[in-house]
Amino acid sequence: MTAQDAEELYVKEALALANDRSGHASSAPAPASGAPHGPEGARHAATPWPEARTRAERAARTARRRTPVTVALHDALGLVLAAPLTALTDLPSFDTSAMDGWAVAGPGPWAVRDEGVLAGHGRPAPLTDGEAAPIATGARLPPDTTAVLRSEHGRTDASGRLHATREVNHGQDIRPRAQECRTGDQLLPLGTQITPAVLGLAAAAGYDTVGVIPRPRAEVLVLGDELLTEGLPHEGLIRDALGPMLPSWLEALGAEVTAVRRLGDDAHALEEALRNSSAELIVTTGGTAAGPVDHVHPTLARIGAELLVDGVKVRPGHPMLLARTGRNQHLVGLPGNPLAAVSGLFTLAEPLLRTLAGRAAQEPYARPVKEAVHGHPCDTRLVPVVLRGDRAVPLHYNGPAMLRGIAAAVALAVVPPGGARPGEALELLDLPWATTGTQVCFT
Ligand SMILES: Nc1nc2c(c(=O)[nH]1)N[C@H]1C(S)=C(S)[C@@H](COP(=O)(O)OP(=O)(O)OC[C@H]3O[C@@H](n4cnc5c(N)ncnc54)[C@H](O)[C@@H]3O)O[C@H]1N2
Ligand code: MOO
Repeated sequence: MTAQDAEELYVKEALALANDRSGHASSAPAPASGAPHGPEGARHAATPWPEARTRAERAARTARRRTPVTVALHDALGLVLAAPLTALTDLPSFDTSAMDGWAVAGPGPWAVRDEGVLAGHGRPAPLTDGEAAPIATGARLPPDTTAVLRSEHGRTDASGRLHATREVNHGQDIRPRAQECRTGDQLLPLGTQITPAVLGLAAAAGYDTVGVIPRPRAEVLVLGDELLTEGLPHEGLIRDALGPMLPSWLEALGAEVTAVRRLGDDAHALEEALRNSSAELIVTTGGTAAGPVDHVHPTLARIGAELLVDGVKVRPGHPMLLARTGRNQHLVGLPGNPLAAVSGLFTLAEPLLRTLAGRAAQEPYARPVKEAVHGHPCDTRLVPVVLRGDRAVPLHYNGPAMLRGIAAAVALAVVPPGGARPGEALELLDLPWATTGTQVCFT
């Protein structure tokens, strides 16, 4: 069979499937894991929006156990601790001065030692009663220090003796050893996401590396013959808006994006890419509907993938799908319309990646909406919003093919079927921005 013959066969199969689907529309509901269906044919099987998210989360739980790895601290940002962070040292690990001034022993006035104590320098000699030593913040206290006198609270007289200008309390401005933790104390539980502050704490507590849950590997397959990667749209060709957008969003959601591949509308290339991918999550864009070159459903059927979600009762993005391949990989099929793809990303890819990456779900929160929001009669709507004070303001340009609204948004408002009245509280899904570390060279 020539490549052209094969292509024609695929197109015929796709059309036959599309016709099949319109036949199915009037028949009894089919399970989501049945034969692949297109968007309209699958309306009866479309999954309610909250259930679709639950299924994506559950699918990740049933995936193969992901083995923790050890990474250097500077590679750990955004990952999740695979074991509790326990202190490898007391913090502070020695008695230290909290202020610049003098370490003093007993009540004043004090005879001031010539030699001061600096942070990071050797062990100072003990103080005797009535003696003081100049000291810097963070320096080791000389043994037998009873308090630290701040530089602004002491004066020396003509004979060089140090006097306090206000009362000195025993132990003041001393950070005693183990004030924050003792060796072996649990500082953070397993499952904590590593923020910049966690990196700082881990370093302070003696860590060079940490055990983490690795990022799930994701591959993006961009489908569509009409897509340009540069220049102005012309002659029916348009710019690919998803290739530039999805990798950073997937990384912000916890993935490591291993490749972005543009496959055109080539069913063979798609099938090969699916069969050869070693990613844990494959994200396709476009080709989810029932057109003659919408190859996602027929290709999934061809490779024997199981459809876990086939269409979701959400606007935009209702043709989105979630499948599992025979090799226990997951595939999220995002619709080609760009805002519909974002809807699919936050409906299916977010719960799946979050669970694979071991991250906790965002604590649900709601805000009153500033004005009425039009709803779909039966489906959930996801609408880009900004926050003004405690109100969510819906943005215009929120059609399925538009990115102008979402580009200005901070969250997606979850609008229930039927819409929302002004002042009604709507759940918000925050839009995360990339959290991967930038490569900084320290000397
Ligand atoms: N008969 C039906 N047709 C369609 C239905 C339906 O239910 N029955 N659903 C519509 C809806 S809703 C959507 S959304 C789209 C989803 O279509 P596909 O996932 O098959 O996507 P394509 O047809 O490939 O593309 C749709 C649209 O998006 C543009 N596109 C695709 N990829 C990109 C990209 N990377 N960057 C920018 N724009 C992209 C593409 O040119 C099309 O204009 O199906 C409807 N049809
Ligand atoms: O997925 Mo579509 O966006 O509802 O036009």
